Amino acid sequence: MSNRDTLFSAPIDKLGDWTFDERVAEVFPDMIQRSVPGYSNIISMIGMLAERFVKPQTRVYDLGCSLGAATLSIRRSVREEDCKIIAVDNSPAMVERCRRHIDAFRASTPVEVIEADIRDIPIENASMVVLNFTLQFLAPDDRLTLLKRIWQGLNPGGALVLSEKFSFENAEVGELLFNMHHDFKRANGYSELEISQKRSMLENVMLTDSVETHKARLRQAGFQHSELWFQCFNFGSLVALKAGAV
Ligand SMILES: C[S@@+](CC[C@H](N)C(=O)[O-])C[C@H]1O[C@@H](n2cnc3c(N)ncnc32)[C@H](O)[C@@H]1O
Ligand SMILES: O=C(O)C(=O)C[C@]1(C(=O)O)C=C[C@@H](O)C=C1
Repeated sequence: MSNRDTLFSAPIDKLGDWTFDERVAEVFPDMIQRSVPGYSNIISMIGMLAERFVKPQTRVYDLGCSLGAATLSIRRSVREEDCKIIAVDNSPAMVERCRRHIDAFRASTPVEVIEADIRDIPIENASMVVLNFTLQFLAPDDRLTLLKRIWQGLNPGGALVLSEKFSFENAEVGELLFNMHHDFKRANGYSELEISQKRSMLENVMLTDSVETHKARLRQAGFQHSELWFQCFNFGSLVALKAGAV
């Protein structure tokens, strides 16, 4: 059982910007499960996508891997020979725990956990790349450059899975889904204070895009086809395909 997230239950004097530090890493499984509607479905279905997309002698990248939930789901599903999963995160607290999680189970597909900025690592010979709630934490100006590098590093027929919290172009729909997300958090035991303190901390560091913006950016990066394969309220996941060899 993971520790319960009570980080923001008491009033905090000076709310700084959000970071993925030791305290967040300690409660992260509980936090993300109670904060992101559909999270566990997305994690298990990333495994199903891996079954379809991962090819022998290729690499899979899990960018912004946190504690390695997506990596573990992929590793459970991959049956192909000579594959390698590369899991990357720039939070030392996450990486340290991720390595422990990965090493706790034996499996035939090797995993390399790298502490680095995902903007700096080479991406090559990839059959699948996962950005599971990570792109939203990059400065908006850096997002297209990363997606272009992912497209270049993917083999033809490969896939990018991009999960994000969304904003909406229509204000009324946006407000409804935002409120539904708050209802979800309240139903999961978060108080108004916890919800509002976390929201202020995330305000400057997590800038969300609409599905339309994501699709347009993916097209600009080279992905001819992308589609939402999952959505719950203002959270969801897109799959973007690199056209196969003719
Ligand atoms: C919401 S969490 C991702 C959750 C995780 N993918 C999962 O499926 O459980 C975002 C992660 O991205 C990492 N991150 C944010 N910006 C990054 C960057 N520029 N380079 C590497 N990791 C980054 C954070 O440290 C954090 O662990
Ligand atoms: O928007 C929120 O309230 C969130 O908690 C979202 C979110 C995310 O999407 O990554 C933010 C930080 C934590 O990593 C867990 C969830």
